[in-house]
Amino acid sequence: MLLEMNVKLRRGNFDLSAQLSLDSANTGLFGKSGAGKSTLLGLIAGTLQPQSGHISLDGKILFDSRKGIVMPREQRPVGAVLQTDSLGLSGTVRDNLAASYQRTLKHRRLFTPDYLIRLLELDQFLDQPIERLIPGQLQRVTLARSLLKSPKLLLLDDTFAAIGSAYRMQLLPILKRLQNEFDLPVLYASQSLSEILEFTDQLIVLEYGQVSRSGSLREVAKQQGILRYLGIRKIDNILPVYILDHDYHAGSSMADSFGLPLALPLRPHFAIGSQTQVSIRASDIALSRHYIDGISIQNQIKGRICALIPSGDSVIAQVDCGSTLLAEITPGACKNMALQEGDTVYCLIKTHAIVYLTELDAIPYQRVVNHGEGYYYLCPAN
Ligand SMILES: Nc1ncnc2c1ncn2[C@@H]1O[C@H](COP(=O)(O)OP(=O)(O)OP(=O)(O)O)[C@@H](O)[C@H]1O
Repeated sequence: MLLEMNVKLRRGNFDLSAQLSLDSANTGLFGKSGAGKSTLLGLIAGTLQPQSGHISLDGKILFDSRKGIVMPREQRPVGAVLQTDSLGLSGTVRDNLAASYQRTLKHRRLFTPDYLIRLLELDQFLDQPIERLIPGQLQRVTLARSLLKSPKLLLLDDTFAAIGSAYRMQLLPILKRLQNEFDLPVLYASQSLSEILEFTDQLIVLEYGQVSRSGSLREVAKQQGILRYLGIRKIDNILPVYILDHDYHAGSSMADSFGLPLALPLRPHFAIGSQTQVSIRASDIALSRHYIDGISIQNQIKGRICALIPSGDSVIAQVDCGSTLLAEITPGACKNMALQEGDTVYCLIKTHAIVYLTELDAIPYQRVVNHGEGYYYLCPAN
């Protein structure tokens, strides 16, 4: 393991009690605001000291309360771009970069100052005193200094948010390359799963100062109750559809999915005959025993109930309509309608409850992820 830590720290009313191991893969540290992400990174970087426990990195002890070892921050083989970091630096940006470069052993140097100056566009303020930089500039300089140190682990605390989205596109590819080409993994703390998933699907989930789960997104997502915390919603029905027509007066595009006729939101840019995919949440499908006249719902799809599956405080009705649709209803509705397996029902779906997957993908922070066992999407608020 690259990093092993098991520490306790009380900060005001907040208790952090974290045990975790990191191998040399890029990892996302996910948690809601106040979960303790910055605190945890500060403990690894050495800006904070635990009350008890131990931290070791690449076989070196950074902290051990029993042995009385506290490695000073400057000596830790850690690069860190933290949110609240009064670096206490003086001199110009240029001086600071040069000093970081000089301090790194020649054979360990991964980057040159010139390369990072170009990459992070530091040339505009190279000769400015560091204390006059605005926060976004300071973060870029801190990142450059951290990389010049050629650390064993790079800690980033919500750096995309702090550094500004303009640098996101430059930074993402380099963050991805650090691990593969330079053997330098990144531990990236964020409240945004979308941001983390931009460059890794390995997660450590922090809740109330404790590591609640860790592993790949796929492993983590299997655990009860975690999807909501992560801001992921399951997309219950994914259907391939063929576009048949665009009805401008009705405001819908007509489509076919395995023989099911569907009215979708109007999207004339899809060519007639083209194929795309739509998603329908199971909770957006209502069931009726009869075809209903005089209702605004445009999709009434006839089918047969193949299974009624109790699921928490819901019942999932699996309806065979040619293809299978999953509808989520309450146990009360199921009882009132006296639904039985084998019954004929109509699945009622509003046109605007049908979402084109291509559009989910196109909206930033609202992406579809496929775990192999189903499709999920990241909630926009995430
Ligand atoms: N300087 C401090 N003094 C006392 N308590 C603090 C201090 N900084 C943070 N805390 C406490 O530690 C808790 C965790 O804070 P921390 O900044 O580590 O959370 P976070 O997950 O990084 O949140 P965010 O995503 O909002 O940055 C906070 O809720 C707060 O109660």
